Amino acid sequence: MATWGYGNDNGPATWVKSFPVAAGTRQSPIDIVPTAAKCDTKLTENPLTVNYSPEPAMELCNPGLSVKANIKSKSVIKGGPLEGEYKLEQFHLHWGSADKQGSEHTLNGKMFPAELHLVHYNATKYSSFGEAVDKPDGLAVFGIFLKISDKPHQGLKSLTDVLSEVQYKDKSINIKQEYNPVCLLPDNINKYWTYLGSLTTPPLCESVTWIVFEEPIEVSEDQMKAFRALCCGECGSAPIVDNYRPPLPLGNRQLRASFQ
Ligand SMILES: NS(=O)(=O)c1ccc2oc(=S)[nH]c2c1
Ligand SMILES: [Zn+2]
Repeated sequence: MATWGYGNDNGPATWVKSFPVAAGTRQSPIDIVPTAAKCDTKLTENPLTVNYSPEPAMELCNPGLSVKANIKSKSVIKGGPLEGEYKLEQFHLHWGSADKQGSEHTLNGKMFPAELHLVHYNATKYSSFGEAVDKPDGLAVFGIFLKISDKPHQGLKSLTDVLSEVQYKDKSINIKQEYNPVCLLPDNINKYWTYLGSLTTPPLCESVTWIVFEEPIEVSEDQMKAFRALCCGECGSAPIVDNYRPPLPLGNRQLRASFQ
């Protein structure tokens, strides 16, 4: 059974064969057109709140198509478009082979070099990520654009400095220093777009309330090079690059904005 990926033979255009929901009506990512978004004051009446805690020994792993940090501590979000409390499960990234591409969501058709996803599950209604992953109100994912600057991102530096230790598939390490994922969020989390969508990788479940922040976080070119040095398999395998799904039609979904 051919496993899905981002190549010509197993990439996004082929996923519908094994995952028919790929042709569904609430798929992600989408192109975000700010002028088409409806400013919804309900989003600000009940502001999005983030209550993240420090991770004592955060596990960083290379599952083969991205790099992922698994969260054990109680880090939760609520408010904004969300009903109930959502618990942080993991975060990971998508990036390009060059700065001109890499993000999954686009902004007026523009791709960013990378996009960070912080994945939460509805802990009010479900007892685990696994139970929540295929429920329409199961997940909430923060989408954060990365843009290039001459300074490295300090919060990401604790991770990019050790990526060489998870260069190959199925490698994992523990980040020694205590790590609070709140350092990954942009300064202003009150300006975001939100819509009902899906996982952007198989099984593509239509279970995600997406919250995409307007403010990108800034990373250095060297940090991007560190992501691009990760390998899909063992020593000598291809680098993990262009692990992004291109945007899908918004269809008759409403894109809401938390700001004017
Ligand atoms: N890229 S993403 O939409 O944030 C996302 C988040 C969680 C996931 O769990 C599985 S399985 N695939 C996933 C994709
Ligand atoms: Zn993702």
